[in-house]
Amino acid sequence: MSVLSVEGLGKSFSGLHAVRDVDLDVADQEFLGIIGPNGAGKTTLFSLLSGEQPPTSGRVIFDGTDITGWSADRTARAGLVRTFQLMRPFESMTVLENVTIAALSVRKSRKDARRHALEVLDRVQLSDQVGGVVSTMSTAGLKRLELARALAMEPRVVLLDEVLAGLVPAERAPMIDLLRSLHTAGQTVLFVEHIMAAVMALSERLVVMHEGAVLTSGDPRTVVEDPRVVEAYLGEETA
Ligand SMILES: Nc1ncnc2c1ncn2[C@@H]1O[C@H](COP(=O)(O)OP(=O)(O)OP(=O)(O)O)[C@@H](O)[C@H]1O
Repeated sequence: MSVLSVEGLGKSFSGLHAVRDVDLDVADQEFLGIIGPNGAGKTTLFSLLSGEQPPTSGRVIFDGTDITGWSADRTARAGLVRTFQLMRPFESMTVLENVTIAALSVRKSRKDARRHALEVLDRVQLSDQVGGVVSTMSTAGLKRLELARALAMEPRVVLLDEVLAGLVPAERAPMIDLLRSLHTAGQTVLFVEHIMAAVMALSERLVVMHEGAVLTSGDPRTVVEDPRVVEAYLGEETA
């Protein structure tokens, strides 16, 4: 059964069709990769799903409810939560405070939220940095923190926007392992990623976007060999 359905979703910016007529069904516990060349509309699609931006056309059905036009806060509280490519932690706060604030959306007391935040930080292997101030963290630490803040909200579906970007190759394998553990735990995930090793290691199904539209989707190995996909990427550097 679909936990998330997108019907005819579109977004125009003064005539530019950043996202056009996208249909998508995401199954419960699916790990779905979204790829496409620069400017294909991937981040805009996430913004439409998460309520950061209203669509120009189409509908988003989440867990049986039409959430089209809901604010980002309301969407996140309903269980559809995203991370950002350009991360947005509270710089002057500690790692634990950042995750506790996110956890407060699903826990009534500060004490419960703090306990839940500590559990999530353990899951993302940041337990040794709970008291650290965010402004001094490495990119790899910040990526885990961004993930922790999303997971602390106990999302039914999490949208991960380039969680491997900026990591050096040695840091990628542990992050891929961490994402795989989310999958094993039954978390439904949509992720946008340019690093193809991660895309191929993690995706159960792959959606390719090009010029705002879905070019094709299906089994990852079949999809990446599709001549239309190869052509869409011509002239792009792939990681
Ligand atoms: N707020 C905006 N105003 C005008 N144009 C926008 C806006 N946001 C995105 N666009 C345009 O929409 C198109 C899709 O952009 P988007 O960032 O969604 O692509 P993307 O696939 O995420 O790209 P990348 O892989 O480089 O992050 C691009 O042409 C972009 O310039």
